Amino acid sequence: MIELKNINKSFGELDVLNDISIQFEAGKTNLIIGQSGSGKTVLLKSIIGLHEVDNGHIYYDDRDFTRMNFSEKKLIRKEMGMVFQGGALFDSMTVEQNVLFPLNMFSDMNESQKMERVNFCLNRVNIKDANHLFPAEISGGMQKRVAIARAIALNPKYLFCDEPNSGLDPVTAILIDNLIQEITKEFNMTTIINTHDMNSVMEIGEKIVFINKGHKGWEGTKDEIFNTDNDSLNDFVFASELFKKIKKTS
Ligand SMILES: Nc1ncnc2c1ncn2[C@@H]1O[C@H](COP(=O)(O)OP(=O)(O)OP(=O)(O)O)[C@@H](O)[C@H]1O
Repeated sequence: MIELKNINKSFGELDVLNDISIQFEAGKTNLIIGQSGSGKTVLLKSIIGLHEVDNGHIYYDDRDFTRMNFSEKKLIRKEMGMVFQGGALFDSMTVEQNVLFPLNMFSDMNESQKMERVNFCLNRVNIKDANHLFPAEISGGMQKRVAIARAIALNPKYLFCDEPNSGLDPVTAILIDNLIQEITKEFNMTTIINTHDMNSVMEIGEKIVFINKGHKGWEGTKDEIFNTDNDSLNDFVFASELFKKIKKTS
């Protein structure tokens, strides 16, 4: 579980996150939704320590991340996997080298153990016979799969995904969403996903947090999202084409 207590973050005069408290649950796909500019990316970067929060606490299974020194934070980072927007694979490395990278950096496995792990992870995301291809030689959906394989290489307890299906066609996007949900359950990870995509909310949103202008606007499940009387959330949800159609037919 990851717990945020009263997080604030500003850049100069701009207050981006205001008094945010959330519990993200283990074994679940926790989704952060909200309009562009609402603060989702700053929130995700704060949780993983790329931004230092001004005040408040971030707990990783009762370990207070905000109070840790550099080397303690480094240990927790080994327990984190990340899938960045656009996949963010290293273009000059092959598929295999991309997945090998975190193992070379952070594990003390020998060469054959590392290769075994690389192949296990690639196999888990259904990538076959592509070890020696470069990212430019594979499809966008495959690139996301490789990014997920790289993210789980170190067997993380926590998985962070920033818009993991951006730029994908709707069918591939659903496959990637489902893959993230499956591995979340399989490895009992606490997964946090930033998304604009209401399809993702309906497909894999077990816990949903709505960020509205830097505040926690709402939290609940995908079933509750239909019946909320929160005006800002309704404006956000029913601006999506999918939900406009659902509303019309209900
Ligand atoms: N490093 C930074 N320095 C100053 N302001 C920043 C910085 N990073 C983000 N901001 C500001 O914080 C606000 C929230 O940005 P953020 O990127 O978190 O939004 P978002 O909800 O992720 O949007 P999107 O969905 O478009 O990615 C914006 O006003 C943005 O300009």
